Amino acid sequence: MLKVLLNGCNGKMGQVVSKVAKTYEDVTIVAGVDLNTTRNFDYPVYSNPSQIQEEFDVIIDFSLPEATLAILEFAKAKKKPIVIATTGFTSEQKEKIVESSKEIPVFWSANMSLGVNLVADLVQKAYKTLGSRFDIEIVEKHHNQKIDAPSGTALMLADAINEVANNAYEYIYDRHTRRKKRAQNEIGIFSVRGGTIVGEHSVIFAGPDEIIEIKHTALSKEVFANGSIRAAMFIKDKKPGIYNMSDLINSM
Ligand SMILES: NC(=O)C1=CN([C@@H]2O[C@H](COP(=O)(O)OP(=O)(O)OC[C@H]3O[C@@H](n4cnc5c(N)ncnc54)[C@H](OP(=O)(O)O)[C@@H]3O)[C@@H](O)[C@H]2O)C=CC1
Ligand SMILES: O=C(O)C1=N[C@H](C(=O)O)C[C@H](O)C1
Repeated sequence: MLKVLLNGCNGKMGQVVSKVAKTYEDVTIVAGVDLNTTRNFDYPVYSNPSQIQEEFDVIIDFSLPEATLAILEFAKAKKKPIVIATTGFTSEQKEKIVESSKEIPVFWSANMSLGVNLVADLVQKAYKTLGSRFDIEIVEKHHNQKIDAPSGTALMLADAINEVANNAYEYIYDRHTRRKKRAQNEIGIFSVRGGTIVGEHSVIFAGPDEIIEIKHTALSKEVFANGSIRAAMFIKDKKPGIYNMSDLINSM
């Protein structure tokens, strides 16, 4: 039985992970951490990791950057693996996560769906084929409760392109403050927020007289919850290091 500690258990994703975990015979959530501990949970919930008494194998984190950093310290102290799904980190926070992976296994992905990982491969292939003759723009759409912008996935896809482009691209967020033509070395990134949109990402390659659009649409939060549970199973017995969806998919 895989024993999970769920950080951010009262959030939108935390609640979906709690529900989805029940469909796995060999997974159980033994405790949660969140600011609000008053709701009725199937497991004990604490406002501070230091209060946790339960034994656990792995942490799943869908919270806020500051809360992730706090649970990361706890994970290191307990020498336990962690699955980080939270987005919106600063560069300094990202460095701390990378540094922590020298001590514990860290599964880190801004998007826990299998499909977005394929999109990352496809945009790299598109860049290699189309090269710099096509302008690249990314549009992401999410629900009206999302705090961070752009989405972690939009940045992940831009980074995937930059990885095969020798970091040639600069990211431009919205264009309303710029009254000039776009430069060739830009990736424009745009965020739409509204209603209950679960998550859409379009990478547009616009060239002379033709456009290629590579798009992923998440239809439910369950897709992310299932991915995070699979990630927890995958990382349980791994050595310290950084792991992502590619590692998980390659192991399947
Ligand atoms: N990688 C992926 O596939 C996905 C990633 N995400 C990311 O996951 C994160 C959470 O998303 P979502 O569930 O929609 O957001 P929510 O705001 O609904 O959930 C975050 C939860 O964390 C709680 N929280 C705040 N501070 C702490 C703390 N110190 N310790 C523990 N919990 C705390 C919040 O409490 P309170 O509301 O009281 O502040 C809230 O209950 C976001 O960064 C989002 O982008 C989301 C979906 C998929
Ligand atoms: O906040 C969300 O909901 C989501 N966040 C992730 C992100 O920022 O990329 C992943 C997914 O798109 C849903």
